[in-house]
Parts: sequence; structure tokens; C-alpha cells
Amino acid sequence: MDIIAPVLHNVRGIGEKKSDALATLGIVTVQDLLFHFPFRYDDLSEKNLAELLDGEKTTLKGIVATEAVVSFYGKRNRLLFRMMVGDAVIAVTFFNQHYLKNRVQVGEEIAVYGKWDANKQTILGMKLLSSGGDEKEFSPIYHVNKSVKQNELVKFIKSAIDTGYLSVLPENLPLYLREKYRLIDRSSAVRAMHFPENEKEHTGAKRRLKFEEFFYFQMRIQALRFQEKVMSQGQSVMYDEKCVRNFIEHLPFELTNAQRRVTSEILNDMKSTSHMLRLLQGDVGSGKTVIAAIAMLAAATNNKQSALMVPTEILATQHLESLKSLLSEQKEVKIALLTGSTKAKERREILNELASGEIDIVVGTHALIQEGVDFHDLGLVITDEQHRFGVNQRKILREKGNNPDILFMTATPIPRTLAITAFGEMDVSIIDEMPAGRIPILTKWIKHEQLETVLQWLNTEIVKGHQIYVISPLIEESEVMDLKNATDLAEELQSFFADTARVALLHGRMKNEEKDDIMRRFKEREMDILVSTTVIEVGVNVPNATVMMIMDADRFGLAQLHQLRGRVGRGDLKSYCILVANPKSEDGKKRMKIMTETNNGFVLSEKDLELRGSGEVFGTKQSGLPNFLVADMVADFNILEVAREEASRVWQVENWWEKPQYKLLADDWANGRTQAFD
Ligand SMILES: Nc1ncnc2c1ncn2[C@@H]1O[C@H](COP(=O)(O)OP(=O)(O)OP(=O)(O)O)[C@@H](O)[C@H]1O
Repeated sequence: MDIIAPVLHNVRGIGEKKSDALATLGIVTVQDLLFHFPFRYDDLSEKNLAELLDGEKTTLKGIVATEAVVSFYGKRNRLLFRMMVGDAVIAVTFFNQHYLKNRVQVGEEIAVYGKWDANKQTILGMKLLSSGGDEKEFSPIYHVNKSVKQNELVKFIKSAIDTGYLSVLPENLPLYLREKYRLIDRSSAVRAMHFPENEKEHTGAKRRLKFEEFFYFQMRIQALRFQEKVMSQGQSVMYDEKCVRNFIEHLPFELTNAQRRVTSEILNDMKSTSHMLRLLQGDVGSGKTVIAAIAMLAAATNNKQSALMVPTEILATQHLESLKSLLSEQKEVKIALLTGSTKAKERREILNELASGEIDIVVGTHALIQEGVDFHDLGLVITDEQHRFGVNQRKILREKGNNPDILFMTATPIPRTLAITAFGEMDVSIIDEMPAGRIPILTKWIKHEQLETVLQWLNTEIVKGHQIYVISPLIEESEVMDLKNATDLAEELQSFFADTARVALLHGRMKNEEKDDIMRRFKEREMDILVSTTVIEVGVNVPNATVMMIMDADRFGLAQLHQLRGRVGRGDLKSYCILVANPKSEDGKKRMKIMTETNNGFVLSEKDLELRGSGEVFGTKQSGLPNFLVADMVADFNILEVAREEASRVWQVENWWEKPQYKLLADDWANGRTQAFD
């Protein structure tokens, strides 16, 4: 018996057809099946009638007092009878389950699970249970789809357990850890996730599995640090301090205290022989680019090359321009741009100059990590919006140099404690202060009905020579619809403003050159209004733009709204963010309200975590963090901390992977699952 055997033919009742259906839920092997945990449970335990609250779900046991009567109306039907619960007589109704009639016999004991209606003294039946009580108190509810039903899944999981598969599920936590934290064994935990005997057992199962997930996650993440240590020392960049100081003194603005602090943290790292692996967090518009410029200039003064990798071509172009203007006085520093749309001839030249060391700073997209891009002496790698790049891609770029220093920049504000723990392998610097002179952005939430009034008002901004972004609604999974929406919107706006404003359109399906061209024209004030799908989400910097209007804003998450809002208020002009939304859900209303209440990315990110949970906020794709099955980085923060300490202790054991107690941990390693969060 093998736990990773396919479910097909190995679990009773699963043939070709069911196996295909299960695959749509991501279930292929017996292990997948056993680790497909319920997302909630119905608590079928019996509660005391006298203490029941209105709307509460419960199981009630009693004696059937009257015969069940079924009434049909249209396609629907209702079954009604009375039952004695202790001394009380209550009504029981089931909707559209008339076939239960035969199971309801006057004078017999039955048990009904349902929702209590206190006014009508009625239980609205959801399940008719056998009175013998062989049902568990907790009934698991799984994520299923059209092709796999709840009860089927329960049957398959039961069958796999009855066949004995749990006995071949290996225990993957060392005994000393299980003893220390009183964690139940893995097989019992998995069984209790599906069919817990009681609440206590269920809690124990979750605790064990959460620890396991966090511990493995931390082992992987800390490996990066470890590999760095053994991979030789980092480089010591002996930069020209005078030159760097001079540069900072002659910037067009004075650095904020926070910028000064992170600058010295970064420069210290670069100077020291230990290797820099640092995460720089700063809210949108807090001034991260200039920090990157300082670090790259410092490297250049020591004849080391730097690479700045960003997720989109628009951003690459923009960063190139910012750097060129910031470093315009540094005649000897040569800066280049390398993206997917760099022409072949130019690309060849750039590659040559990178290899010879002539280029000091290169800004680019994924094109930077392609084969054939070789550096003379790469000393510093900076990635912007780190969550958009996988661990592997970052690794490739790192390997293009002799273990260069690494700086990740992100505007996704993660609460500090969480960042330190989750990105355990990195040092964290935070810019927690905005440049002086910024006027807070005023955020207004309006309904669609008020749009016309707002458009009139926009005119006053246009007359002042200010520019406006309008974000068209996001239609999930349909780029075509997005495009249509954006196009229609641009046309409508153009006809509304007629001669007073020039409207441009930017969308994800455009060629990069086209996008660049439109951005350039917007920047140069040839256009007044830029209608866009969310392609401008990150990093765009046009200080003359003062209004960000987001259509159907409730379709966006808080983090994204904040990013979009951060596109305005980047200079010293009073700026506005207009959220146009008629949200249907409570959640949507809450998000709109929070946006109007705070401009602080960290506060928002905490709220976002509260509203959506960390699974959504740090989904695999966005953050480079794994999707945990059971654990939650915020709710289970304490367990995460403990797991981090324990993982770090293991890493301190010399050649831990050779010790028998870590056998499975080492296998996990060897199987290449170490890159699971890529
Ligand atoms: N200390 C400062 N004083 C005044 N203006 C500053 C300061 N630092 C940066 N700026 C300006 O603020 C604007 C935003 O800076 P920058 O583009 O570096 O922000 P960012 O942190 O990269 O933001 P985002 O995450 O939104 O891209 C730029 O126009 C920049 O010139």
C-alpha cells in the first residue's frame, strides 16, 4: 500500500470517471484525498432547547407526535410534523425533502439537525439523523464542485481510511518536537480533521498540522540564509563615501529621516563582508527609488555593476528616466535599459557593455535573467515589487554575479512582526514616513448616480492643468471584457469632455511600445485623462496627476486600491481619489469606507488581513509565500514563531540531514520540494 498511489482503482468506488472528477478538485493520489480537509463542520451536537437562541443550529432529539403532512405548491413542497422534546412540543419543517415522510413515524424517536426559529417554536430541518446516534457530532463540509458531491467525498475518504492508508502515512515531525509541544501523531491528526470525535480532538489535530506546515515552511526559508553562509562570503563594496554623501546633499529634496535610516542600513550591509539580503518596505510614494539610486551609485563608485529588475516595461522605462535624472551629474555612471522589446542590435551592444563592465547600472524586466546576459562584476541586485518574481528568478539573477548583495523593494505593507517572521531569511528595513510637504489625498466614495456631478467637478481640475487617471472596472478572468469596458469608458469620457480634455486609453493588450508611448505622452501633458485597466497599478510616477477615479471600485481588494491611489499625491498638489461603487456586499461597503478613512498602507494591510485572511492577502502568486492548508499566518502567528525558532535550531545542527530523526525532513529537501513556494 502506497500513500501516493493514484486514487483510481485504489480507493473503493473510484473508477475512471470519478477519478477525472476528483482531479478537478486537485485530488489525484490517496494522499491528496486524505489532505483534502473540510473547510468547516456542522456541529451536530445536541443542545438544550431552553437555551437555544433564535437562528442557532442544533440537533434536537424527540418523539414524533403527529403524522408528517406534505403540502405541494408549484415545484416545491413542505413537510411538517410535531415532535416532543422533553415536555415541550415543537414543530419541524423540511423544505423540498418530502421523501423523508416515510422515516417519520408517530411514537418513534428521531433526531433532527436544523435551524431554530424561536418565534415560531419551529426547527427548520436540514438533516434527519438516525436516532441511534451513530453520527459524529461534527459533520465535515468540503469544497466540492458539480462533478463531486459532498457525500461522495465523505464516502471516498472514509473508504481510504478504512482500507488502512493512514497507517502508511509517514510521521514527518521528529519525536522530540512532538513531545515538547504535545503534538498528536500525523495519522491521528489527519483522521481527526475529517471525522473528529469532539471539539478537543479537532483542535489538537489542527494544532499539529499547523505546526507541521509552518515548520516545513521555515526550514525552507531559512535554508536560503544557510546556503548563503556556505556559499562563500558576500562582497565588501568599498564605495566612495565622499561621493555618495555629496550626491545625497545635492538631491533636489532633503531625504526624510526614515530614508536616511534605511540608506545607512543598506550602505552598512554593502560595506560589510557579510552578504546583504534585505527587504525594503515603504508605502506607495514614500521614496524608494532614490534609495535604490544611492545604493547603485555607491556600487558604481567601487566599479561594481548593479541591476534593477522590475515587473513591467512601463516601470522599467520610468525607473530608467528617474535614475537618469537623479544621476545626471554623475557623468561617469553609465545607465542602460534592457527589456523584451529592446531591439536586437541595441541588445547586442548592451550585452557587450555589460560583459565588459562599461555599463554600471542596468534597469530591466525579466529580460535581465535570460541566458546570454552576463556581467563583468555584478555587485548589487535590486528587485522592485518583489512579490511578482519567484524565488527561482531571483536566484538566477543572483547567480549572474559573484554572490552580489540583494535588496528587495516592496510597497506591499506587511505588518512588521509578520514580515520578520515570514521572511525569516531577510533583514527588513521600513520607510515609515512620507516626504515633507505632501498633502494627504482626499478619498471620496460616490455612487454611480453621482457620477455626472463628479465629472463636472473634474473639469475644474483639468482647467487647472492637472491630470486625471480613470481606472475601468475589472472583470474577473476576462481580458476581452476589460478591454471593451475601458474602450467604451474612454469614448464616453471623450464625448462628455468634448474639447476641454484629451482622453487617452491604456490597456494590457497593447504592445509594449504603444504603452510606453502613451505613458510618455501622458507624462508630457499631451493628454489630460488616462483611462486604463489596472496596468498602471504599480510604480507609475506622474506628479502632475491629481485625481485617481476608480470605476466599480468594490471589485478591487484593499491592497490594490491603495496601490492605485498611490499614483496621485506624488507631488505637492492637492490630490483626490474617487471610488465609484454601489457595492452589494457588506464586505465591499466596508472596504470603501476604510479607504475613505485612512491613507496609511500599514493600517490598510492590517484591515485587509482582518477582512480577507492571510490566505487571500498573501496568496502564492502574489507574495512568494505558500498557501497553507490549515495554518493562517496571522491567526496562528504564535505557532509560526515557535516553528521558526525550532527550524532555526535544526539549521544550527551540523549536517542535520544525516541524522535519522530528520530523515523525512531531509527527503523533503532532496525531493526538490524546497522550491515549493516558487
Ligand atoms: N525626501 C523626499 N522629499 C520630497 N520628495 C521626495 C522625497 N523622496 C522622494 N520624493 C519624490 O516622491 C515621489 C515618489 O517617490 P518614489 O517614486 O521613489 O516612490 P516609491 O516609494 O518608489 O513609490 P511607489 O511604491 O509608489 O513606486 C517622487 O516624485 C520622488 O522624487
